[in-house]
Amino acid sequence: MKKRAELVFVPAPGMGHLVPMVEFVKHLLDTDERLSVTILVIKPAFSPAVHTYTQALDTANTNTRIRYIHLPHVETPPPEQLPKSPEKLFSDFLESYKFHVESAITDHVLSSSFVELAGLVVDFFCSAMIDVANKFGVPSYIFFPSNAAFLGLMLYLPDRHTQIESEFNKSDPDYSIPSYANPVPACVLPSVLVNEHGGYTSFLNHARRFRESKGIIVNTFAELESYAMNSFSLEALPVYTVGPLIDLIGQARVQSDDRDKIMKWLDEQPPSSVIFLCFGSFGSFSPAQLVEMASGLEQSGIRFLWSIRLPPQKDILAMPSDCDEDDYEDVLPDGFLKRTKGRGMVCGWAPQVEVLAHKAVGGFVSHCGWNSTLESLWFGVPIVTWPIYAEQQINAFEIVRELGLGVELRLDYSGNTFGNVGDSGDLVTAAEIERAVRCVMDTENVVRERVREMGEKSRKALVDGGSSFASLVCLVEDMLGNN
Ligand SMILES: O=c1ccn([C@@H]2O[C@H](COP(=O)(O)OP(=O)(O)O[C@H]3O[C@H](CO)[C@@H](O)[C@H](O)[C@H]3O)[C@@H](O)[C@H]2O)c(=O)[nH]1
Repeated sequence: MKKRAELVFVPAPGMGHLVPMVEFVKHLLDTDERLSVTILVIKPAFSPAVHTYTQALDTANTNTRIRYIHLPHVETPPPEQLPKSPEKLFSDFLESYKFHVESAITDHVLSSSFVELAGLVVDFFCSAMIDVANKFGVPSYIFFPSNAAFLGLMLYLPDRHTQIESEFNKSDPDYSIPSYANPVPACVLPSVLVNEHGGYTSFLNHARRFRESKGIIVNTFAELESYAMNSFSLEALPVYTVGPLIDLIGQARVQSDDRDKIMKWLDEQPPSSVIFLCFGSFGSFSPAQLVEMASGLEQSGIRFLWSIRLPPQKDILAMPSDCDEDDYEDVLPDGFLKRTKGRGMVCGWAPQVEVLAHKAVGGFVSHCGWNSTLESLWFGVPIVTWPIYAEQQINAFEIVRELGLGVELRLDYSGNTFGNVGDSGDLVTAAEIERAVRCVMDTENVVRERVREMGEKSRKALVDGGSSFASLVCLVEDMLGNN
């Protein structure tokens, strides 16, 4: 019997990384039945939602060609020994799993007489796992869950570093970066590239390692980011566009107590009348900012669904937490919930994909995480940009200035760490929020039509004859050694 080609996936344990990777696995297996996949699950040090998601995936898995292996837990150093940069912390944490990844492959894949190890696919934060692939003499591929333009910035880092051996500077004039059509203001660069607490060097090292891989798999589609994709034309490394990778049903498995209440409330609202506010895995705001948001929403008179999460304590490993009813009363202006009763709803973790799919939702105030961006495009819901952390500022810049697919609230708003927002003193005022919300909900707004058209293109990209479908076929050929 001919052995199956087995790919081992190493995801990063964050919803924004894991969900698109699992979705990619499903597309990959649908493309070629000679493939099978083992996903090595790293228990997150930070995110309970990820833990629930992976447990649920595992129990609900009916595909005999996907197998989940949960790796043993690795202790993180005590808080006082942790690096200051969250990105370096995350990269170091993942690198500490190298030994377990190697053992899992030896014990579960190489020991099988039915499969042959064909390669490793690793999240970009796990670039250190390329060493494991090299040890076994198989190719590695980088999985990049963000966009092609940001990938271009990553690939530009090593080239730039040979000329300017230091991090970027926020007071510099605009930068010319090959994957962006317009000059990029320094204020929208990811803070990891600006503040050297080990984060810049860690990203530089990831980017250097990308070129040791056999190709980069990016969660986008050619029609959306044609400029960025063209900027790779001289790049020796193949870049495969396989998106949008959206989990249209699975995320419902992440139980949210509020889910039924939210969906019932949306069912009662008129079409395209509700603005949805949600800020990803780590997005949270200071009490002062929440007051401005509440006032802006109240003054706008527009119906709203608002996912609120409280800032974590000053601990780099802490996550923002969901609120209970009393917490909302404590953090929102006096009487706000009473005055907006019926036309507004607040909740904790939201079933975002289901919400964006609902006909009552007409706009989305988002932190511009790339998955949220692709989900909103898919359902034709225009975004108001409120970036907070990671690469979200440069995503907001791309959405508004490069692609014309969003309404600008802020491009350069920034939280200090993951979700520890508000200390910087940068407050978005109620008036700004009211203006942006009214603007995006205006049915005459040209952005709405552009988003709808791009949403249609996103769906076409994935089906037979579409750009991402074709790219995936090329990738599979490469993985099976037919190129
Ligand atoms: O209340 C919530 C909040 C989030 N989500 C889902 O969680 C995912 C969030 O992903 P994303 O929008 O990409 O944000 P992050 O979780 O913050 O993702 C990280 O990873 C992304 C991909 O690399 C980056 O673009 C982000 O900046 C980075 O913070 C999406 O699928 C959402 O639908 C929910 O379902 N409910």
